[in-house]
Amino acid sequence: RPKGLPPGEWGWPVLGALMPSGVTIEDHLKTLRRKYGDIFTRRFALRQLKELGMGKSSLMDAIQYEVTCLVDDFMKHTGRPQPIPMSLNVAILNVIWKITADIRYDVDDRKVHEFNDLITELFENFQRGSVIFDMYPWLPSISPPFLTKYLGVDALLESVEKLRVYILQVMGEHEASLNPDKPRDYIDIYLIEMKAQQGNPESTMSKLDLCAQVADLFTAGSETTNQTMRWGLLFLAKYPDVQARVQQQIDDVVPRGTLPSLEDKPKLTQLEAVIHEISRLVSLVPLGLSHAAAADTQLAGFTIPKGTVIIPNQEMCHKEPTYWEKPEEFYPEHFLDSEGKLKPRKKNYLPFSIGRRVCPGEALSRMELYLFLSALLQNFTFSEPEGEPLDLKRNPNALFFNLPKPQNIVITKRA
Ligand code: HEM
Repeated sequence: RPKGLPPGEWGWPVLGALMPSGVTIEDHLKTLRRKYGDIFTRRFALRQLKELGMGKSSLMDAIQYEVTCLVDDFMKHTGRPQPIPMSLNVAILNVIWKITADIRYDVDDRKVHEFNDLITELFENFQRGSVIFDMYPWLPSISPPFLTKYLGVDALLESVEKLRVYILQVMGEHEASLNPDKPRDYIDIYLIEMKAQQGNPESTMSKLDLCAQVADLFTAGSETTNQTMRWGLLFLAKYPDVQARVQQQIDDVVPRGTLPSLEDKPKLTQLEAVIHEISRLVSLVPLGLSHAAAADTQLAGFTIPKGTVIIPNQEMCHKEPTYWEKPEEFYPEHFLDSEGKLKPRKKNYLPFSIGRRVCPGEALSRMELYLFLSALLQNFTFSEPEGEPLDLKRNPNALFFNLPKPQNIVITKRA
């Protein structure tokens, strides 16, 4: 928090970097469009994704199917220290495949493992340092080649290209089997609308844009949810008392043999508080995406000139002692009142950011975190391997995201 700014109540400390004179945000966006295709056409996408059930109960059946497969796979991994199974990645990818392309892969399908490797590689290359160029858009023009290489820019562009080829192929298959009266998924809906918009000079719809949107959903929506789940399992293993409280409530509310559903969610306050507290404490996306001031702006007595890059510091809002009783500790009570009911969320709790560009996947991600974690905790107990204490410090090799260190955990089937 720069000196003189009020605490995280309004939540947007500025780490701004001015564009060098002569380079406008419009120029920068044009360069990005030339490189990556059009930017996310957010309003159309949000409306259609909602129709397809993103974050709504109509998607629950598909997610519940993934939950069942996940529980079955975790059964095969019980009783010995080992990394959190890869089936978790597959389940989360399958949810996005369902929405975008009505595809589902089995956990042992080689194709989904290759795709998972591609997404992890892309995420890794992005967060290794390329993101710095997003924060300081003028940096590439003065960056020596060794720095660009070190920050993984070439590797990132290579991964983006591989993802683009993959998605274009799926889009091609969709086009060949498209029935305009029966759209199956987001790709179909977009292709139908794109055709309807043909000849409209205002339209920004194109195959390249669709490809970029689908890629955005995978890159923004899979590793984020996956890594939050991983943090969750590690924290619950490290804090067995908290885990036991969550399990007790699940057992009180949901009959054994029945998976927890969205209807049970309001009663499972212990789990909800744990999910909130994990996203607060780990602040997976500590600094949000880069934005820019569209006009000269006054904020808390500071002048922010048009064109300043603005980077919200969500983690600082999550660790602000004025707002959190135990800012550095795992304390689900931050979100619970004395009767165990959920407290209203504080305004500086911002894991998905805030405002017009708030994460569009928040509802979906919260639904997945709840459905996956509740079913896993109903069926298993997670614990620290003997002699191998869990290390809950962030992985120092991850520069941009707060990711857990890879480590073993013990999964035990509940009686
Ligand atoms: C725990 C999981 C997740 C976290 C912590 C998270 C967090 C965030 C944050 C902080 C932003 C930046 C918002 C801003 O620019 O101010 C963002 C943007 C975005 N997220 Fe998420 N996200 C998660 C899951 C998802 C999911 C499941 C999807 C979709 C399937 C998704 C899609 C996106 C997209 C497309 C953007 C860019 C939006 C835009 O620029 O208008 N995210 N997310």
